[in-house]
Parts: sequence; structure tokens; C-alpha cells
Amino acid sequence: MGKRIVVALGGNAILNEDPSTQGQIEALRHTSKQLIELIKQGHQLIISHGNGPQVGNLLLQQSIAQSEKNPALPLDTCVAMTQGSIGYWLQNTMNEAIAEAGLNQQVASIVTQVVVDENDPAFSNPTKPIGPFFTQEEAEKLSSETGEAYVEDSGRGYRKVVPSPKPQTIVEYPIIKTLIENGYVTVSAGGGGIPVKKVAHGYEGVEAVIDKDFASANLANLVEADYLFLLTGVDNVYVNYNKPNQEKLEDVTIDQLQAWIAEDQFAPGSMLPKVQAAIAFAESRPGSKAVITSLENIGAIFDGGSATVVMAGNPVQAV
Ligand SMILES: Nc1ncnc2c1ncn2[C@@H]1O[C@H](COP(=O)(O)OP(=O)(O)O)[C@@H](O)[C@H]1O
Ligand SMILES: NC(=O)OP(=O)(O)O
Repeated sequence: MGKRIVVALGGNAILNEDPSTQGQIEALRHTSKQLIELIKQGHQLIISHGNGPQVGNLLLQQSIAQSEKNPALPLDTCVAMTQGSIGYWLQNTMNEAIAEAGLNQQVASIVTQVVVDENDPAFSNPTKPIGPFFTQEEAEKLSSETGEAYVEDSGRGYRKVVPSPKPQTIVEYPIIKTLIENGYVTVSAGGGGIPVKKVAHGYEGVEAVIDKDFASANLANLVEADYLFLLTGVDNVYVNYNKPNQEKLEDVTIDQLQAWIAEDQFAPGSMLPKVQAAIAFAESRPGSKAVITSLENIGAIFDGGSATVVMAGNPVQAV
């Protein structure tokens, strides 16, 4: 029977070597062809995606062009802009892939707001890397000129960091759920969702970038998904990653993952949030599973393909 699956797309599903609009559309075209394997297998597909590189680049463009008559837009609005542009590309590349495969399905992108706590400690401790990578020297220069924070990102270089509060709930989730239940493929919670706080008259934007893996875990819980797929650049999570004694993780329990987190096995800013999001989803929906794997592996996941699978309780059964 078809499963309800939230699929969170990692950076390499949207952006490879070519950062132009056409380059990103090409990457999404490739991604969409992989994603429709799940539709062919009869599953419900709920897509979410990141925006770290794109929102950081947009901030940089604004910093160069801004003036009194052309003021820079706040970060929540930049998240909305990148959510809109990636959703627009993805909607078209998914529709193309669906038509090419002779399937009969329609795709809708939903402008998605995610509620955060304005007192979240993340606002005074920026940790979310966005935008391009810089050398240490470049980052120190930029930081002294702008007062912005930069950190080393998982051995790949230095990046600007912004506050990343935890998602509390998703304003549009009942709409997303209704669309899924009526047979639509949805693209939502893009870029982790537009961060908002609840105010008397409704919602108001706050300047932050929510982690898309945490937002996707929250979405998967709210729409009562069977699976959360966190797609990234590796087929599996590893302990002792990139060391001679690295060990591939397949079926793992939450307790095992917590013990490895305590040993700092997963890099903050890359694999750690995925592992934490997988745990959060598995805990929130007993019986459901969180899967961390690569985009290329997606068609084979229900057919013995290698992936890291997290489920509450023990023992863990096969996918
Ligand atoms: N313990 C680990 N196991 C597997 N991959 C890891 C580990 N630690 C860091 N990584 C790296 O983290 C990457 C995923 O993080 P990142 O690229 O930031 O995410 P995203 O795909 O969402 O953009 C993997 O492709 C891999 O290169
Ligand atoms: N918002 C977000 O988490 O984006 P990335 O996955 O691209 O970092």
C-alpha cells in the first residue's frame, strides 16, 4: 500500500557546480526524475527543500545594491523569496517529469509560514550557515567589516551564520494535508519555512532561517506521514565519518543515535541536524520511520537499498 512520505531535499538536489538559475533548474530536473520513482510506486509525495546557499546569496546581492530608495529586505522576506523561487522551479520540473512518465498528477507549491518562539535562545546564538563558503582570512575580514558572525562549516570553509530557532508549528499545514489527501503533490516548508511569531492580529516575520530538516520533521508529524526521507550527499550516516574505522549505519535506534551524539560523532551544521530531526520525527510518531540517504538511492529504498533508518523502539525492522 502507498505510504505518505515527506521528502526533504538537501543542497545537492538544487545546486551543483552551476549557481545560475538555469543550473539550479537543471539540478532540479534531475532531482524530479528521481522523485517520481516514489509516485510510480504509489506513494504520496510531500516535498520540502533547503535554501541555505540561495538565501545567503540573496542577502549578499542586497548588501551591494541597497540604498535609501532601495532598502534591503528583512531576512524572513528573503526566505519567502527563495522559498518562492525554488518552489516555482520545482513545480515546473516535477510537472515535466510527471508528464514524461505518463503519470496523472498535479503539483502545488504552498507559501509556508513556520511559527517560532521569539524567546528561542537561538536568536542570541547564530548557528545556521548560509551563503557561499569563504577562506578563514576572507571570513575574518567580512566579520570585522559587518559585525556578522562566520563559522567553519564541516571542513568545507567558513560561512555566515544566522539565528535558527526551532519550528513550533506550521501555519498552513491543514491546507497541505488537504491537498495531499486530494491527490496533489505538494512543495512546502521550503527553506525551513518563513519564520514567524504569533501576534494579536495574526503572524509577523522574524529574522532567522529555520533548519529545513527540523521543519520537515515537524511537517511530517503534522501531516501524519509514515516516512520522513532526509535526502543528502551520502547513502548512509556514518560513525567515525571519513576516518579509517568509519562504520556505516543502517537500522539504528534512537538510544544508539543519542549515545553517538554525546560522542560528537555528527558534525553540527551538516549531519547533526539531520540525525536530530530524524529522532524528533521517530519520537513524535511511533511506528513511523525516518530515513537518511541520497537522492540517487530513493527509487531503491523500498527494494533493499542501503540507507540509515531510524524508528522509535527496538528492534528496528527493515524499511
Ligand atoms: N557522520 C556523518 N555521516 C555521513 N555524512 C556526514 C557525517 N558528518 C558529516 N557528513 C557530511 O554531511 C553532509 C550532509 O550535510 P549537508 O551537505 O550540509 O546537508 P544537505 O544535504 O541538507 O545540504 C553529507 O553529505 C556528508 O558529506
Ligand atoms: N533552511 C535550510 O536548512 O537550508 P539548507 O538545508 O540549504 O541549509
